[in-house]
Amino acid sequence: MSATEVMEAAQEPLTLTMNNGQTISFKSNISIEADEIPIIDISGIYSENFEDRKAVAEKIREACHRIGFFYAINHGVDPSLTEGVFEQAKRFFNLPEEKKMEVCTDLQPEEYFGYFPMSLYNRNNKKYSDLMEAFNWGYDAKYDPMATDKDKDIPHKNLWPTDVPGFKETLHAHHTTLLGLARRLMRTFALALHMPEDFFDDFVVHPEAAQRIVHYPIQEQSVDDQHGIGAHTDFECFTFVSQDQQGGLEVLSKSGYWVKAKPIPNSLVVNIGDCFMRQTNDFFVSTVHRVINKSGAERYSCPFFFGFDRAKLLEPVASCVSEDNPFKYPIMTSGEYYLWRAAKAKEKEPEEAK
Ligand SMILES: O=C(O)CCC(=O)C(=O)O
Ligand SMILES: [Fe+2]
Repeated sequence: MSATEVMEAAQEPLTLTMNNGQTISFKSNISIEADEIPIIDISGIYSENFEDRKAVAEKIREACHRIGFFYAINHGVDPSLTEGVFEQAKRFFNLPEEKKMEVCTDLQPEEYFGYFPMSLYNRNNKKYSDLMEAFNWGYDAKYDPMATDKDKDIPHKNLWPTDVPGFKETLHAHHTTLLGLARRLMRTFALALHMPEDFFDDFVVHPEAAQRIVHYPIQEQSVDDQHGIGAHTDFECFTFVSQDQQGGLEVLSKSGYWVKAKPIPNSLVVNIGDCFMRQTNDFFVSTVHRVINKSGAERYSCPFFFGFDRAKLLEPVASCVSEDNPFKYPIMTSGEYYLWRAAKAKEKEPEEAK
């Protein structure tokens, strides 16, 4: 079906409930190809010239206000680091189930790290559970070139499998590079919000920087009955997604259609998460997305989630509030917010909904 045919066939709004309790509506469950997600060359963020940095920031401002998603190209991440992570992902997910269960996320129930077995969740109460498995790890000061205290206690514990040589090192090498890019991009986001460039620097000295590898088998069920990962929004400030060439990530546009975020080699898909949406009083939009792997091949992806230090308050950014536009959200720390979201995400649905 072409995009026009999908739009013409659309009838009354369809709805679904996400695991943060929010109900969303959309016009058709068939996704379309559309040029709604802008491609932004971000090489200017490395320029010594302020005007170059500001020019990238203005493009990001428009994208994050309109759709909350963009492709970053020329971001400076060495493609061999990303390829290394994808190789390790294939290796890890091929391990026997009992080996993967040694680092099961249930070992640390209040956090969102470790191994998430296949079909563990059903984010939107579909007939079949979400067809994905994942392994999550988080910030560790030992691997942070900017950390002054390499032994700083982190609130979570990373759960690493034993006897998988090179796994942790390869994943951390990629994480460290994305951490550098994320801190730099935080400065671009500050400019995008018309704030001083260093405005967020103190918020990301010990950031929340979680990363995951995800495996989506080929989905046989219809898109009405199953997702790879159900419709959701991300918790933190922003996310970088490295994806392979299979496709499957879909973004819910303001017009109510699922738009395919088609793979662009060596790009990063960047999207706004709920913390940034809250702090910017909805100026940046945290857009609902999902994955459905109907490509006919296994799909792998690697999202990196970047947010503020857990101790920092999610207070409004001054440029996003005024007397006519007061702050809409209760003020809490980033940590309180992440843990609340992790608890909601880990709530298992009642058995009969599966
Ligand atoms: O696999 C993807 O492309 C995106 C996954 C995702 O949205 C997530 O893990 O939050
Ligand atoms: Fe996501």
